[in-house]
Amino acid sequence: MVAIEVEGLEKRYVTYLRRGLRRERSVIHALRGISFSVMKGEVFGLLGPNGAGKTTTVKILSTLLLPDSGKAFLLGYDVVKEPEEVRKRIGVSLSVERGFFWKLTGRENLIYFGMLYGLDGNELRERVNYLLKLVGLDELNSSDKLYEEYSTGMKARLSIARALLIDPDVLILDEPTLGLDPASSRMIRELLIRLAHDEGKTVLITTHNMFEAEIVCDRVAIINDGRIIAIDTIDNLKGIVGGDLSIELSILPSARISLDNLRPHFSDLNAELTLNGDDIKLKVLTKPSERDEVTQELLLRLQKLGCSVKRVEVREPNLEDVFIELTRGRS
Ligand SMILES: Nc1ncnc2c1ncn2[C@@H]1O[C@H](COP(=O)(O)OP(=O)(O)OP(=O)(O)O)[C@@H](O)[C@H]1O
Repeated sequence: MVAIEVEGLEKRYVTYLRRGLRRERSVIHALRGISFSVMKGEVFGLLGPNGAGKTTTVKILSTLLLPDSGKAFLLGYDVVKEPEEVRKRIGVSLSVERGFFWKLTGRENLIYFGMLYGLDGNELRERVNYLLKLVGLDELNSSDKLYEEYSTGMKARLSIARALLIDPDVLILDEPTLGLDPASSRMIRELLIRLAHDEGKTVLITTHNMFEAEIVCDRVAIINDGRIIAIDTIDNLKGIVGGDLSIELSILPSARISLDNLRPHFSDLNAELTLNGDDIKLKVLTKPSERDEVTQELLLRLQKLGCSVKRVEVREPNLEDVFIELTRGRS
């Protein structure tokens, strides 16, 4: 079942730039007609560089911003024509700190927002207790600490708890782990996967973080300059860069060895030779089935040339390789 459907969304911002004493009108095309759909129970990532249009997209889906053209539906409800129906079914965290009361505790903040959503009494207390536990803020020194004393990680967890107050079917999170340490990031990533795969919620996140997208997202859309340039599973996207492995060797510097000396000996393997600090880095792309054979061949040739190898690394293509490949020459 489709949970989020986006068809040809366009958004332009009009800004005024100062040119001396004059103000010059400038139009920024934040979205140039993007389309995608997200299935129920899926973790879907919008991935792209700064200014690509990710936040604009999630603001439109959260009914906080109107598109110039195009359509978007959440669980069948039109975000422009039926915003109330959409808001009843979504939990949103766009900026971790936005809207919380600094002089209230984390628990009090959740109770306050719960009351705004129409919850009260036992139902509200139980929901807040459940959510504080879910996001790991249930210890007394977390839940009953003033919000202003919360660390960034605690604020991020509370923000997700607030987004979950009405037990929404769809969660929309802008950069949910931005600025968090590895332990907090991992906790939030595991929570998002659990919410989608165990509870059937649909989770839409934005991120710059390729590593995060690889771990969390079932599928991603890569956005660049207001356009979607690829949508697929991570594995299929990796196929775009050929599915080749990269074998990288660090060669110790020596007076006799230079990039120019080495190049002719590896040109038949399309090797890339670059300086990496003082070391020389030799990189060759190869099919997974030829990995051992090619590694041995490289080591043998380097040994014959009198080179000392410091390190050998074999790396699978990751989303970063895909992103660089797809955006090459586009921006
Ligand atoms: N309120 C605004 N007024 C004018 N321009 C805006 C406004 N909001 C966003 N933009 C511009 O629209 C484009 C898309 O911005 P958006 O915030 O959607 O990108 P993003 O992918 O979320 O970027 P980031 O990763 O930096 O958050 C950018 O060029 C941005 O400068």
